[in-house]
Amino acid sequence: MLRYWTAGESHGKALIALLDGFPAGVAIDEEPINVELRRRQGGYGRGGRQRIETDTVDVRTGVWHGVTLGSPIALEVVNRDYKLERLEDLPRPRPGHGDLTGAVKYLGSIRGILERASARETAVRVAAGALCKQLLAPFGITVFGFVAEVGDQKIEPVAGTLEELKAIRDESELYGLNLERDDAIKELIDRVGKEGDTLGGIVEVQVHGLPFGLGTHAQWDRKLDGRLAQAVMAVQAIKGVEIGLGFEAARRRGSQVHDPIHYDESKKHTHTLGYERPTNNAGGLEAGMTNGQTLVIRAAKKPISTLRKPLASINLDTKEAEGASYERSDVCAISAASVIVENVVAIEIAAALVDKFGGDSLQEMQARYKLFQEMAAER
Ligand SMILES: Cc1cc2nc3c(=O)[nH]c(=O)nc-3n(C[C@H](O)[C@H](O)[C@H](O)COP(=O)(O)O)c2cc1C
Ligand SMILES: C=C(O[C@@H]1CC(C(=O)O)=C[C@@H](OP(=O)(O)O)[C@H]1O)C(=O)O
Repeated sequence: MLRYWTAGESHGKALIALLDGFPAGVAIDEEPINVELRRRQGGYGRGGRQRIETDTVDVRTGVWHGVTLGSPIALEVVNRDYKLERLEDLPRPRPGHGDLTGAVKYLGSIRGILERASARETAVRVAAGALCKQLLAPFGITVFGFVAEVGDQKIEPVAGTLEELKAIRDESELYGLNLERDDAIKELIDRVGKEGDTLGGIVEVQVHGLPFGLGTHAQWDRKLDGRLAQAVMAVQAIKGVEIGLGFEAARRRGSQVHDPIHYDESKKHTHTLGYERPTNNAGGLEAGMTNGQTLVIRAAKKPISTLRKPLASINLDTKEAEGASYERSDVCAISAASVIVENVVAIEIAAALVDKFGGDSLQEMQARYKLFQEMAAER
């Protein structure tokens, strides 16, 4: 079983991810992890904090001569903006944060809540996801995330191969799939920021090259759709998750939703086993199991909660009406969210792959994967 936890405060010394159950025999390269960390720090609309940080991963345990041992892996990202010991409490809880509820629940300070609730923590979730991608790559599995909407503005993707779309996304300052939309949306972010307000958006993550049968129909907490939804919903500021057609499926008739099944023997030895679906409205999952099609998951992110033009709040000590606290903040972090969602999805896919093919070593997983493909092709 592949599991992970994180630790660390936003302005503490460091962030830590601990992965348990990661197979032995995977060659680890830190550079692609650092590329993901840089992508997470970027995107148009980020605030002053990202000019302070230069996130890089330190793989502290579980690797010997660049190869995983099958023992727990600790990943560390150091905070340059370490100042927690000098920081004071915030007096006025910010609507949309855990400030009020957390201070009441833990009978403590707002600072003690916000430091851990902060999306700074996602740096190490991204590092863990980027590590998991190095387990997925030998199986031909690619995870690809991009920004689909910013505020009420859609970024209609251009057509292209996965490689072409990746190149467009990596050139876009918004991480969208249509460079022609970038200028207008950057202007929107600037305008909203000047007004002291913030923006959210929608991200999409696709997983290509998935085999049949990751996840199971047999028990609710092992259904892969449920696991993905939890992982994605647990990203800060994500308020909605949909798979495939998602909410739109509810508005259509069954004949316009469910994906017909065809068979093409020439593709029998690919990851689809030859079962071709002319549409993919299910988004690659049926009954909690992957069906050989591309997995498609979308997530809605609410606008950033901390507003330069603060919302009404109170002073938590005096209970007098005062505007919410403001130090500094992002105006729009949807691009970063696309990187985070991409990487938490990668972790869940890696965990499901370990469940299906055994998690002791990459070599054994690959042998079992090959055997399964052969047996399933003859089913
Ligand atoms: C990449 C990213 C960056 C964020 N940056 C900020 C920020 O600068 N200011 C802020 O108030 N909230 C920011 N948030 C959102 C808060 O962390 C989040 O809304 C808050 O912890 C409350 O949790 P909830 O929205 O999940 O309920 C960010 C979220 C993400 C994913
Ligand atoms: C630090 C990051 O994001 C932070 C997430 C965040 C929040 O409240 O979630 C608040 C801001 O922190 P600060 O108050 O230090 O500027 C963001 O910068 C990061 O993504 O690396």
